[in-house]
Amino acid sequence: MDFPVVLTHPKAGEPIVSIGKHSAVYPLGAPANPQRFTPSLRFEDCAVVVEEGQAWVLVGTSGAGKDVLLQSLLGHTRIHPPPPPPGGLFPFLTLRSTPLDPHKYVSLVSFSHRPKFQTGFLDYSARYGAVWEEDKRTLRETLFPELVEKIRRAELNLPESSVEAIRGSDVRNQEVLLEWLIERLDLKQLLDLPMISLSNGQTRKARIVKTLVGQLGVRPELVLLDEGLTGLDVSTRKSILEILHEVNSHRSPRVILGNRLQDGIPEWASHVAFVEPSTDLGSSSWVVRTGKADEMRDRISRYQEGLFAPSSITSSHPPLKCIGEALVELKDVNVSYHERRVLQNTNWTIRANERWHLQGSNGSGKTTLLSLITGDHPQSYTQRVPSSLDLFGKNRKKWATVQLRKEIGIAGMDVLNAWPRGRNMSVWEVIATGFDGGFISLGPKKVGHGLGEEEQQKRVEGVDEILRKWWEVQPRHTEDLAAYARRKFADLPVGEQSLVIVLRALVGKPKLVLLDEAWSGMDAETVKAVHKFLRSSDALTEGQACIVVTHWEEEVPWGKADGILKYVLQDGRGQVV
Ligand SMILES: Nc1ncnc2c1ncn2[C@@H]1O[C@H](COP(=O)(O)OP(=O)(O)OP(=O)(O)O)[C@@H](O)[C@H]1O
Repeated sequence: MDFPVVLTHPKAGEPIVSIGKHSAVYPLGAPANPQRFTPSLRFEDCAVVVEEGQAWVLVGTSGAGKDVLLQSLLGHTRIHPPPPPPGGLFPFLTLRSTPLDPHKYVSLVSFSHRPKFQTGFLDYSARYGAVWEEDKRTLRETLFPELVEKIRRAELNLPESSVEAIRGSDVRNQEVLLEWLIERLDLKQLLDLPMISLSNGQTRKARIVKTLVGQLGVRPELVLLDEGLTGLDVSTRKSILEILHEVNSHRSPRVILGNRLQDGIPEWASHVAFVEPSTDLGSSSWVVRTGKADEMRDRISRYQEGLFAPSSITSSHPPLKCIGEALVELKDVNVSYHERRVLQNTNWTIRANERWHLQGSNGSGKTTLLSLITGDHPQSYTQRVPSSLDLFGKNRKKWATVQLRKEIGIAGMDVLNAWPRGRNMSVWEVIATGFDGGFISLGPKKVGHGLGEEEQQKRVEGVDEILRKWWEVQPRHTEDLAAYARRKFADLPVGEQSLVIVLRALVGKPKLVLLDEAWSGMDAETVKAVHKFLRSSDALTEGQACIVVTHWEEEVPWGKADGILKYVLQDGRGQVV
């Protein structure tokens, strides 16, 4: 389907973004005297001047310099000297005969942030069961609620001419773009599903669509898309990149993409701003270098060299030959929602010591399958002969779900998104909840309640030990371990939070460890260190099994030589390949 060319935004003669050479970025409220304050980011000997027709990609680490740069583009920092007048940061918006407000016409969609002040635990398992009335808002209503509502009202109460007026050209353009995106991203069959029931990847696609289309009557002029490729399967990544290329070329809207180092640079990029750690400003400062994409590719590839080379990681773990008893056995397992069948006659046996890579496109049922194994899915109870689900030697019905949480360590985006950050827990306390798989610190020593003195002591030592062992392989030592353990979890960059959630999954040495997109937001160096850790007997010991879910082959810590096994889901059916 071709891009509807009629949608092109008018061409602006002025630069899209303008930040002067040698500018520096400070947090809002930092003292006005720049000499006395270290900037968070500095534009080395370059400026960022995005011209009409160019395609820019910002490359850098999550939760660090790249975020500062993106925040600067949203006007959330102080740039010194300020972007040159009269156009300021966005000359293409301000130097028009009728200037446009950047707060309204520049939007960000970011997948590298988590809500900081959520106090309660978000029950991610809610989506597996019956959907409550208040959660029934469909994707269609969520994508464009004002439009759906307004047109509905118009159609009910107003004469045809008013309906036409509401469907004025701008709104009509938004509708056309929405239709085009829905078709390109294959979202049609999901439109009337409750938003809550969409898979992670499906939700991400929907959020990207929503940001590109904008609010009723306000088509964004510039969209910043941060880490929009994470959590998406290979073919969706390709489609998203093609779409971004097309919408940017037609200025409908203009797009600046924020990528992690490991995401690479799309071939259509014309320019790159690379955010590197500063060597002279201090550990928390960053330097931006810009250039034509071809020149910058070389510079970035030097950084990437060796970051993802599983074969170069030495393992202290013996090859995984001594496979053991069956931990999980699914026989002809099914999951369906009314007529929608998500898993069909699924068979899978997971044995002690095995390492699995669970694969499948977005929406293929991976999370559903794992939620059966964790006992979170209501249909884990309702499998009837000839279907059966056995967990750790017993039928699932014989397990209390809280007991299962002690047998299975889980890390991934669902846990990360659900975490009650407003509770102000420290890194140490978050890891300690892993023994029982809970989300709040319990007991006098914060390692669980109702435990004897000896068990409490053992758990305290367990948390100290996993932190100490991780500390031996972690790539950056900017503080001592004790200070790190006391840090507030919610204040850490998202990649560090992901890492703490991985340690939480490992601390209790559960029989099964599930790592579902567990590297979300981690920079390449940290991913490499976590791989090394997982391959060592410090992380996983004799008898434990591990399942890794990721859409990126490079993110699997084990290779063929280690005996990695693959389980692939396609159209609700699974097979070992
Ligand atoms: N309550 C529900 N009603 C209808 N469909 C549902 C419900 N819950 C989940 N689904 C559908 O089940 C399918 C499988 O979702 P699941 O989250 O297991 O996919 P996934 O393979 O983990 O995807 P991703 O890679 O995007 O995380 C999706 O198409 C989803 O829309």
